[in-house]
Amino acid sequence: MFSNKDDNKPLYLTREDPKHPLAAYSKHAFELDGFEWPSVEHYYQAMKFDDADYREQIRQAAHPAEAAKLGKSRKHQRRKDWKKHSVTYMTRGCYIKCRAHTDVAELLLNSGDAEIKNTSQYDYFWGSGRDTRGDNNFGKMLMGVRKKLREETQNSNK
Ligand SMILES: Nc1nc(O)c(N)c(N[C@@H]2O[C@H](COP(=O)(O)O)[C@@H](O)[C@H]2O)n1
Repeated sequence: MFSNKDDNKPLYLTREDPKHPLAAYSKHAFELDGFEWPSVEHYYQAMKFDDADYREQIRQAAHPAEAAKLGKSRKHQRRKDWKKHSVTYMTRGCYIKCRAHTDVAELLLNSGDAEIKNTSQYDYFWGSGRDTRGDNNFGKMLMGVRKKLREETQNSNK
């Protein structure tokens, strides 16, 4: 359904699509930094905060969208250096999810060298924005994870 094997057309997705295995909202649990995270979105949003209780509240959110809502809270102090590290945390979450779920890693690897585009219309940072001129950092991050997974696969076959 999601595969575009042998087809170098761009792979389109949104970070917020819970049905797409490569989206941050997909419910593929993984363990990282000593906790089990229900989705990449849960991990990413929790890492914005130093307050361990609030991080735990986000981790236990019933849905990735709820985790995202909690992550936008102005009542809780966000880490001051967050913007400097946000892409790193998103990358870590997606990479570890792929390591924990071989079917998700396979889907990513099977996209070959196709460009990956996050088509979120209102997000010019993670997505391509309404006019496709956005930074597409979510798509770029997935392409980086794909490169790393491919190198690891090649090294393990040597
Ligand atoms: N400029 C910029 N730098 C970052 O490091 C960011 N994470 C963002 N995010 C933008 O703000 C919206 C909500 O933030 P997160 O989803 O929590 O990143 C998001 O939609 C981006 O547009 N911006």
